[in-house]
Amino acid sequence: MTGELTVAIGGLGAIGGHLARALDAGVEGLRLVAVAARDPEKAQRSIEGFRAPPAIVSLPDLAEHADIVVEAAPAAVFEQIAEAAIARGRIFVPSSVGALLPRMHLVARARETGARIVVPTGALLGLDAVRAAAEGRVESVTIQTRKPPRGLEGAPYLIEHGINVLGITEPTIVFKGNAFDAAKGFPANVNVAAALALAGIGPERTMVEIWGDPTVTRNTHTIQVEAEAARLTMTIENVPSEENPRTGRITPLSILACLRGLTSTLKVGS
Ligand SMILES: NC(=O)C1=CN([C@@H]2O[C@H](COP(=O)(O)OP(=O)(O)OC[C@H]3O[C@@H](n4cnc5c(N)ncnc54)[C@H](OP(=O)(O)O)[C@@H]3O)[C@@H](O)[C@H]2O)C=CC1
Ligand SMILES: O=C([O-])CC(=O)C(=O)O
Repeated sequence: MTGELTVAIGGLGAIGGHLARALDAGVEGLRLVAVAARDPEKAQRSIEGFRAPPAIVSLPDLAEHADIVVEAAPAAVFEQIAEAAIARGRIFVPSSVGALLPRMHLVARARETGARIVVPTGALLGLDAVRAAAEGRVESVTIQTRKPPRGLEGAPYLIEHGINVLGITEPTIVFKGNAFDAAKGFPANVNVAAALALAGIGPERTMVEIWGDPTVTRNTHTIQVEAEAARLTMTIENVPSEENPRTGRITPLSILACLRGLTSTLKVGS
């Protein structure tokens, strides 16, 4: 153990709610001290029965309370959480990773304030191997995402292009392009592509395919990396969470594992 770190969470939905409950149940070296959500009364109900109820605060105030600020809210409010956490020199752990891509100035700002931005693997897999490969020469990185159509509903790219995903009756490719454009067009759907881009060769060179696929029940991501040191092919099939079908159940678990890695004496994986 390297000492206790306090944690604040912005958002108490599929990710934040699960994470808050897990931290309150007890995780060595981590203590939940503050949460924020849109509706404070709903937030109060979410933390009812907690052993040590955290303070309910506003999004920017999370950073005043804790060493680690976890963002688990819609991409639209990402900046409110991120800017305050980084200005205050905290460890900032984003879930809405797609929202970080057009805001890379936050990394430069963190360098000035002493903050850290720790991107969890989230709903993806294998970012340790991608990072290792990217220490050498990488030819290409691609990710193919297949989701049940309702998991893509409402994405700005689909609305702009008049694509009705709910009408899809067979596997259909709805987007092909780089990770930067994917994150812009699907801000609530392809955080995994953004994390992959940051782990490897950047958002311009990381190529993304998004499929609406009525034959799958899980959010399925397949990564292919062609590098000098290795060829990687990896697939993860995520069970959608009950609270939000866009979000795989593994996501809060990955963030919890990431937070443990910030305090644990034994840490496995790069
Ligand atoms: N990195 C990854 O691998 C993954 C990332 N994600 C991303 O993580 C983020 C969170 O996902 P998820 O937990 O499923 O989302 P949910 O929709 O389940 O929960 C969102 C939470 O944010 C709160 N919220 C909404 N608007 C505001 C606001 N204006 N101010 C304060 N709080 C607000 C909601 O509060 P209330 O309940 O009061 O409305 C709710 O508690 C999303 O951006 C999602 O795309 C998702 C899956 C994987
Ligand atoms: O697979 C998931 O659960 C979520 C997802 O695609 C993402 O946010 O990128």
